[in-house]
Amino acid sequence: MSLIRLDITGLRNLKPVTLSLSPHVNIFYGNNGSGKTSVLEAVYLLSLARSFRSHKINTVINYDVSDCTIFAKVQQTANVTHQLGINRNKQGDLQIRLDGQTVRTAIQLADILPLQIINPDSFRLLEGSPKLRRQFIDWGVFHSEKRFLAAWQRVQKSLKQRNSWLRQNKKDFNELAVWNNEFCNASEEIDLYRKQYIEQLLPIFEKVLAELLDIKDFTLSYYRGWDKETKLETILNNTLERDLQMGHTQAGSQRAELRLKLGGFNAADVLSRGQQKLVVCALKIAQGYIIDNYKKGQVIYLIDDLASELDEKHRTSLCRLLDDLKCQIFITGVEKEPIYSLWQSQTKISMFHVEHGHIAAVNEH
Ligand SMILES: Nc1ncnc2c1ncn2[C@@H]1O[C@H](COP(=O)(O)OP(=O)(O)OP(=O)(O)O)[C@@H](O)[C@H]1O
Repeated sequence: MSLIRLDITGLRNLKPVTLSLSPHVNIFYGNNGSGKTSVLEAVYLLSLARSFRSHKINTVINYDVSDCTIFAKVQQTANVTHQLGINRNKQGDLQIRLDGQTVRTAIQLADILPLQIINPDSFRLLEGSPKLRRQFIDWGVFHSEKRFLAAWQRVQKSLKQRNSWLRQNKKDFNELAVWNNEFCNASEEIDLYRKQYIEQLLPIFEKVLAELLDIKDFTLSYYRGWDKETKLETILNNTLERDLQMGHTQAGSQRAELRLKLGGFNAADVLSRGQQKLVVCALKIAQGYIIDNYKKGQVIYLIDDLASELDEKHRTSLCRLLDDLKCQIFITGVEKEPIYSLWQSQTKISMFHVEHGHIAAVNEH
C-alpha cells in the first residue's frame, strides 16, 4: 500500500502541488513553519477526513480560500490502484470520492489507507486517558477483524439507549432487559476480538521493543472493562443502583484498558519522555506487522519531527525497523542530511524541500 501521487490544494500555507512519491521513504525538510507538517496533515486528512492538529477544519483550510482538496493515486497491490479524493469546506461539508464514486462515510477511507502517526505528541498514548489506548487497540482490531465494526456500532447504540434509560424517570424494566441483552452480547463479542488481537500483538511488540529499548520487566496487559471471572450481565444487575446514581453504565467494553507497566509501576510515571516515545513507536510498528498479515498492503507511517526526544542511536534503530517493514513513510525534519543518513543504501528515498509553502522535489541527495 502506498501513495504514488498526491495532489494538495487549499491546505494551510501549502501552494497547490502535485507530488510523485517513493513507495518507501519520503523526506520533507525545511525551516520551521515552512509547511512540512502540513504535508503529513494532508495525508492524514485523506485517511481520516480530519486533522491530527485541530478539530476546527477552518484552521486547516488556507486563510484565503473556501475549501481544500486532497487527491491521491493509491497503489494497493501490484495490479490494483485506487483514486481517492477528499474535499472539505469552511461550512464543514465533506465529500469523499473513491474511484469516481461518492463515498458516504470516512470509514471506507480508513479501511483503504491504514495510517499511523508518530509525532512529538505520541507519548500521550501512555500518559493520556484510557480512551486513547482503547482507540489504539480498536484501530488494530478494525483492520484485522471484519466483524469488529458491526459489533462496535451495536455497543455504541445499546450503551446510549441504556444510559438514557438510566436517566429517565419512568422505568420500564422490560426495555432495560432488551438493552442489557444487546449490550452484553456486543460487549462480549468485542472483548473476544480485542483479546485475540492483543494475543497476536504481544509477542511482536516485545520483539520490536527489545530492538529499541533495553528495559526489563515491561508488561502489557489487557483489561476487558469488567471483572474477568464474572459475566457482564451479572455485573450490570448487581451494580444497577450505582449506575442509576451515576446516570451511566460503569462496566462493559467501553471501559476496556491497555495497561503498560514497568516493574509494577505505570510506564508513564517512570519512563523518560524519549523512552515513552520509543514504547509508543514499538506499539505502532507492531501493529504494522500485524496488518501486513491481514491486508494486501501496509500501513503508511507519518513521522513528524523524528529528532524530537530521540538520540541518534534510537533514531537509527527506529528507522531500521521501519525499513524492514517495507512500508511507505512520510518523514519530516529541519535538515535533510540527518534524516537521509538514517536509511539503508537500498531504500528508495524521495526528498522534498519545503520553503514558505512551496514543495520542490530534490534530485541529488
Ligand atoms: N489556515 C492557514 N492558512 C495559511 N497558513 C496557515 C494556516 N494555518 C497555519 N498556517 C501557516 O502555515 C505554516 C504551517 O506550517 P507547518 O506546521 O506545516 O510547518 P513545519 O514546517 O512543520 O514547521 P515546524 O518545523 O516548526 O514544525 C505555518 O507557517 C503557519 O503559520
